[in-house]
Amino acid sequence: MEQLADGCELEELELPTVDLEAEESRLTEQLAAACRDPGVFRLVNHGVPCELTARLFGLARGLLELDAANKSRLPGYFCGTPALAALPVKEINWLEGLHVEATAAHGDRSHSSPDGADGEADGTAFSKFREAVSGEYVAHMARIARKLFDALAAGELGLDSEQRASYLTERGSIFRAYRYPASGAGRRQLGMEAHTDSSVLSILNQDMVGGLQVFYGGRWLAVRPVEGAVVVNVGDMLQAMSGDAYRSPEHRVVAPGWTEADRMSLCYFAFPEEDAVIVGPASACRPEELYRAFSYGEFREQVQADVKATGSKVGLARFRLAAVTQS
Ligand SMILES: O=C(O)CCC(=O)C(=O)O
Ligand SMILES: [Fe+2]
Repeated sequence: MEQLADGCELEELELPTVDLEAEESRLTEQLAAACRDPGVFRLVNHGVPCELTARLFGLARGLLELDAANKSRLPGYFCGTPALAALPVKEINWLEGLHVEATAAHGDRSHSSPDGADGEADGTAFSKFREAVSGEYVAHMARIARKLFDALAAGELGLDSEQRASYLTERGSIFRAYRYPASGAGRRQLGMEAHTDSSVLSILNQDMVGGLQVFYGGRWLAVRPVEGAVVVNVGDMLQAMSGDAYRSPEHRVVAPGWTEADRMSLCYFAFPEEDAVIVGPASACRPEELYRAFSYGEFREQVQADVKATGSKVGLARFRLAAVTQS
């Protein structure tokens, strides 16, 4: 098995810091530079109250620490890679979590209580969790994603108003709370296998345990958690929209083997409208077209088909124009 350096041994990736409250031209400049290289950055002054983050971590932890029979009945509970749970993935991921879709976040009764089967106390805890996610946290994430995306769109991406609206939609966003159980002293275990995100932007709030790694400069480097900052990464859709000027970085999570503590993270993924046709920038970032026009819906179906057939996501390479691939 591949040698997995743990959180302490691994060299750190120096992440750029972007200040969400910076003056507009400064924000655009910082952001575009970070999206180009390394495609992942720390965001500060993001306006998410620490109290909300701490409460949500606490609620998610409480639910994920229930015994297996009870937590497995919670709506949105998964064990292993969430999007791929039913598919024959190559790697077994050492994680579990709760998945919430923004479309289901408002007024979906099947998600409003865990069916009574878990008992009143857990039902209440689950309702509080749902309320904190849908009522507060997702709204902050959507606000942040919109501000970041609009800064890029108005800058070098040069998107028109229709594209700005359809290339990022709150409706299609996904929230997940993850728990990566400590894998036992000295054991090296992947919590989440190497991948790129299919999103436009992903916003991660990790606790202080560590374990997130990014493939950069031909090797895996650690992303050190910093209190109060969230980590934002470019997803495949933004890479395509930028004609590869921005980088959707390959990343993975190593389950904690260096500490007794489990790792928790709260992740938000922003997507385009299902049927919005993604085209690269007219001229600003790169002159030629790199990808054939495709919709996010088409991309997702292709990812699922590839995983089913081979156990792995192929991703953007599937949509690359042949002439460009050969050059
Ligand atoms: O848990 C994390 O910090 C990262 C999770 C992740 O990369 C993903 O869900 O795509
Ligand atoms: Fe990811």
